[in-house]
Amino acid sequence: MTVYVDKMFTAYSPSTDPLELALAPPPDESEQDRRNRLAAEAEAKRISDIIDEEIQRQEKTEKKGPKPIKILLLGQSESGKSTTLKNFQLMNSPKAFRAERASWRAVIHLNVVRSIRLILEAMSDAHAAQVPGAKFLTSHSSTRASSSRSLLDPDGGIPRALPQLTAEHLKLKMRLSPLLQVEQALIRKLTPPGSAEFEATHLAQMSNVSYMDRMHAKEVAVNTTFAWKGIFSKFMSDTRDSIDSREAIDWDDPEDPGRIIYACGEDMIRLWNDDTIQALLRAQNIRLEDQPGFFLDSLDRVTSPRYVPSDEDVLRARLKTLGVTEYRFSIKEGNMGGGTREWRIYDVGGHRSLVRAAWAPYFDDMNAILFLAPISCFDQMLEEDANVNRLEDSVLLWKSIVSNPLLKKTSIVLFLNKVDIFKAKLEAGIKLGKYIVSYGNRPNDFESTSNYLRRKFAQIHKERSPEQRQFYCHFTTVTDTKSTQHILVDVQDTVIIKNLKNSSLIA
Ligand SMILES: Nc1nc2c(ncn2[C@@H]2O[C@H](COP(=O)(O)OP(=O)(O)OP(=O)(O)O)[C@@H](O)[C@H]2O)c(=O)[nH]1
Ligand SMILES: [Mg+2]
Repeated sequence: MTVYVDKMFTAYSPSTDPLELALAPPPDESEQDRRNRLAAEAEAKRISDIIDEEIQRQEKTEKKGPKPIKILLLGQSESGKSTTLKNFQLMNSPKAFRAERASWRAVIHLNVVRSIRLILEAMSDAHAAQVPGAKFLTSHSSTRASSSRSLLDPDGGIPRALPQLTAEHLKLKMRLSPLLQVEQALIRKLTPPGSAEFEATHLAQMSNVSYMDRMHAKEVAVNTTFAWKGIFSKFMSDTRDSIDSREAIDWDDPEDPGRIIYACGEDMIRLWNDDTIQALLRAQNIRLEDQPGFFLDSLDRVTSPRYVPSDEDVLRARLKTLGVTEYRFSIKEGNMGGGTREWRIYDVGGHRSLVRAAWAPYFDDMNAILFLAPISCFDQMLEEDANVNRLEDSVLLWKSIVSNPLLKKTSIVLFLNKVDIFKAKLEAGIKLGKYIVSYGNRPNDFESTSNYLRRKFAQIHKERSPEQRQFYCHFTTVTDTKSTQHILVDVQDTVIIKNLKNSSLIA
């Protein structure tokens, strides 16, 4: 022990500096070796100097180049901010976008399993209502359908008759139970300890909670600081353009959740296409097709053994954002001078808790804000506060953004989003006037309802903006790449022109 302490002590004396010792030539170095060593050292220095010079040159050009254009995406949770960011990526860096398909495949599988779990839970509720005291999915559960019972209608407390489940349904449910493990395995992979909010890992069976609460309480959110996209790719952080997404997926991985998804594929299709199950969902007011991350109409494709997501699938995949994502790209300013300009798009999480307070630091220095308001949510309440209508929340948020003095010079572009779901709801007979009382008994067609909403947002913009500014508004379905890309090009042009005008005013 004493010897050890002595050694430790002597190791730090300047005469035996370990670095000096390591760099010193060997004591028995020949003349030839010495010449070789000196030549190698000179070559290393020459290369190092070139690198330093290049770094300095780049720094200078960056300083000289035009200021980057910065765009901030804002809107409530699930409004479509990250989906809009994906459109920007697909438009400006399609190869890098497609290189991430392996990771999105896992998210899509997670979305599928989540939808199936919601159906299984709806079945459990129905079964519990049919057979008082019955525990669904236990080995003793009664598989004989009993008399029809009812659940309360969430709207008005009116009892609704539920269709009866048969022994076949119960068997199907049993066969699909391995999917719950798949869900947990995928979440564990996506959210190693410390990388996500607690809600991502809360998977305990929930009873006595509404369908909407269940929908959100178990939603997976991955912090943007965690490089989750690498986990599902065989090549980890390799972003070479040449990598085909098919190669990036490890098809031979025995633990690939895609295997169980494939094994359960036919049963999932049977479940989703079953008339009784469809009637059960309708009776419980569950419209999975309007929910984010809905893939049940494409089960055949997404559960296939060699499934690789399409661009559209990636846009439809749902993964809640925590934190801030920054995406940079350069575009040619074409006939406006011919140079290239860097763009930076910022995507922030839109959940009410904490996050919105975190937006303010990004207000400074933004060229434009892209504000997304999902108009299809007019008949939904906020997950964060069940007393607040989601459209009303968007309007309040819009008010606070347009009236913010820090943003008085910033262009604000409004996307009235999720038009596809909005139209489907109107066609299904859901009345805007029932939820937006001020709309009254006006016609429930798209033209009248959408114009009304546009006018409301425009009015707030006019009345609340600290200084007069142009109202830019688009009706969007940002999961549709074609129409969205046209709109984004338009937005890009608007921002460039506005930016040029500002700089010429200053000059
Ligand atoms: N059908 C349809 N789905 C949409 C549309 N826009 C977004 N979505 C889907 O809605 C879900 C939520 O979109 P996101 O882009 O993740 O929402 P977000 O605003 O980033 O939400 P947070 O990260 O929670 O703040 C995703 O599954 C999207 O695919 C749309 O116009 N139509
Ligand atoms: Mg997001």
